[in-house]
Amino acid sequence: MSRSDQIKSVSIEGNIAVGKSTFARLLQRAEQHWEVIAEPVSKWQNVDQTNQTEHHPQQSSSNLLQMMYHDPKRWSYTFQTFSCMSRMRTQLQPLPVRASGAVRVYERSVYSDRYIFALNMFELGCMNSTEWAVYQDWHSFLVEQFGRRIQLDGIIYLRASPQTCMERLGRRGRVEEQGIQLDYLEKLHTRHEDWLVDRKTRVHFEHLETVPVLVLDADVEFEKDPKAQDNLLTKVRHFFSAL
Ligand SMILES: Nc1ncnc2c1ncn2[C@@H]1O[C@H](COP(=O)(O)OP(=O)(O)OP(=O)(O)O)[C@@H](O)[C@H]1O
Ligand SMILES: Nc1nc(=O)c2ncn([C@H]3C[C@H](O)[C@@H](CO)O3)c2[nH]1
Repeated sequence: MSRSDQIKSVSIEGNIAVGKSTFARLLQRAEQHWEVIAEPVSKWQNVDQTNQTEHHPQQSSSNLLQMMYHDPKRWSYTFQTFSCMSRMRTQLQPLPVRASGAVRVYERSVYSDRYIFALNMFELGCMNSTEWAVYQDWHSFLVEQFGRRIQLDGIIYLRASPQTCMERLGRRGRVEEQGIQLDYLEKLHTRHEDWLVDRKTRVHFEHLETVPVLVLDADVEFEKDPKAQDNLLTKVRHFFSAL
């Protein structure tokens, strides 16, 4: 298969509640050959636990997202291990045979796991330097092992002010996120800007240094505005056709 026939992999990146899922739904409706893959949040909210004792197998689940927000020092490393592993699974899922021009669009990626969230948790002191070193070591090892299968051909960055995200987060009302302060969203915003706009975050994978990034203004209220939606879709089509 020539490179131009290959299915392209693109991730949608952006701050919490900026509108990634909403935008992903728009893409899914727009073209049949764009396959959108949601962030596996429900897996983080329901971590299966089967405690297999000899005579009494017990089934229960825990909400790791809640635990991480409630006690980030205790749970950040565990959370990043689990979130990254679930993203790897998602990015490695076998592909159905598709027409040429097909694009797989992931909500976030193993790269934002590391260069946005895990790095931020380390800088906030919620992961210590040993946990951060261990995370980075297995992250690099696995990403290198999977090679082309886990690489991205492009990134769409939904960019909005932290104030807009705070307002949308409040409106959405996800229970686990009730304690999130503007300050946290500002830090995550800076991480996105460093990585995807100023390109000053040090990345450890060659393809990521030059991966094309489409920056879209996500302050725009496009949800109920067909003209704004068309405008965004035109930019996306252009971007995909050049990958
Ligand atoms: N462009 C927009 N204009 C106005 N409201 C929006 C827009 N995009 C999303 N919203 C609203 O903001 C809230 C958060 O959107 P959404 O769940 O899509 O965010 P997200 O980026 O996927 O969140 P997360 O980071 O948690 O995965 C929802 O209530 C949604 O209806
Ligand atoms: N700590 C941390 N690390 C991650 O890799 C990560 N990815 C997403 N999230 C949080 C943001 C939303 O609340 C919610 C859904 O996106 O989960 C994360 N939190």
